[in-house]
Amino acid sequence: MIRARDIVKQYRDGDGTEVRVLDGLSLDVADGDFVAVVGPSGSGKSTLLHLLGGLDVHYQGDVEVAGVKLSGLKDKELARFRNQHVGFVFQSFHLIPNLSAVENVLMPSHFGAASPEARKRAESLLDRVGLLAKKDRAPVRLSGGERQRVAIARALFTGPRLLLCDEPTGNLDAATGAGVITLFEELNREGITLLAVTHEDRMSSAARRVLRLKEGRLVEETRPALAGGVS
Ligand SMILES: Nc1ncnc2c1ncn2[C@@H]1O[C@H](COP(=O)(O)OP(=O)(O)OP(=O)(O)O)[C@@H](O)[C@H]1O
Repeated sequence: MIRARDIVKQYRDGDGTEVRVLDGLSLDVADGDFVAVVGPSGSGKSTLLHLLGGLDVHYQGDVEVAGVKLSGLKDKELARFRNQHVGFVFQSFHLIPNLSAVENVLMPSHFGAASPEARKRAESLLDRVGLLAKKDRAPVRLSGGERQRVAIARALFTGPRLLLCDEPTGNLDAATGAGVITLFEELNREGITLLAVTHEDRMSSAARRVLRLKEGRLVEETRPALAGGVS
């Protein structure tokens, strides 16, 4: 699903010096995997997510996602790539406040009136995330966890096989965050590939693999075998 090779990404600092955030990073994510990327603040997690999602193409190295080589694509081709292959989920939901839940889910489909088919699909996705009964509510009348579920339904609208998530439980309390993580686990069992950057242990312990961003590269975390046995 994802193949990144020898990625170097640098930013220019306020005083003009180059800061190298990603430094020879490579990454492989198989179809159907669930990967958490962890690392301290400023280590480059969001930067990496932007490159993988085709939001930023100013780097050295190669990124291929869902069979599409991103380096060198023009803006229009990148937009098509994102629309076909990737759903984004952000920490702060990014819902449009004056649209209802179902209208937010419909956002990727149209600029104008939505077709009855599109509306049906949006409703079935809201049903999938447990929110059909609240489809006409504005985001302000939904809890944080419910807003994130609407955002996840919207991310799934175009039928992507990959969700890229930036701190998706970062604004949620423990219980609500746990519900959203359960939803991610279900989606992953249904075949969606997930890559989430996160500070949260709960999120990374739900993932199949945990990669730590360290000095501009990814290092696979080894996890202790799950404790089992007799109690
Ligand atoms: N547009 C930019 N211009 C200059 N420097 C930038 C820019 N975007 C990010 N940086 C710098 O690159 C580094 C990595 O930022 P990034 O947002 O990827 O880190 P992060 O690991 O996601 O951090 P956090 O966990 O706090 O969100 C930081 O030092 C940041 O200041």
